Amino acid sequence: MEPIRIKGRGISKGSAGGEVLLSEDPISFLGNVDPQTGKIVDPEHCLFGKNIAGKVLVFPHGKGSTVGSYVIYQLFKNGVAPVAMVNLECEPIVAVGAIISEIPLVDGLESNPFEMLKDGMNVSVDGNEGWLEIKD
Ligand SMILES: C/C(=C\C(=O)O)CCOP(=O)(O)O
Repeated sequence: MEPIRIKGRGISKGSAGGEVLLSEDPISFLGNVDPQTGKIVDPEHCLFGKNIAGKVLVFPHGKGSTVGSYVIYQLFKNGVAPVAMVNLECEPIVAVGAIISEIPLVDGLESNPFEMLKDGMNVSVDGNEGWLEIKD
């Protein structure tokens, strides 16, 4: 299959590829995620028990404490950060976390990623030019 490229807005530079993990729920990195392991630890969250480490994490937007930026950085320092992130609409807490952790992040894709993507799909994210590419 030819890769399908969807344009968006680059928020955090860099490029990376990997398996999609979709979260219909917003993410509060402080409280929802264990910074030591990358596991979602909030039983109320739709990804409870799953691990965001090494995934292309797709979620609507961040929420909660400004400390969330530093939790993203902790994830990065601990080697358990997502390889890339995609938001419907990014907000400053996740943007800062992604930028200081050098995690590529795009938002505002021309097609709704929740309609196009499924868990486990292989995609690439480019935060320099602002796009997501579906490989299969
Ligand atoms: C910097 C803060 C707490 C700390 O040092 O642990 C305050 C964070 O305030 P939020 O209203 O949660 O953003």
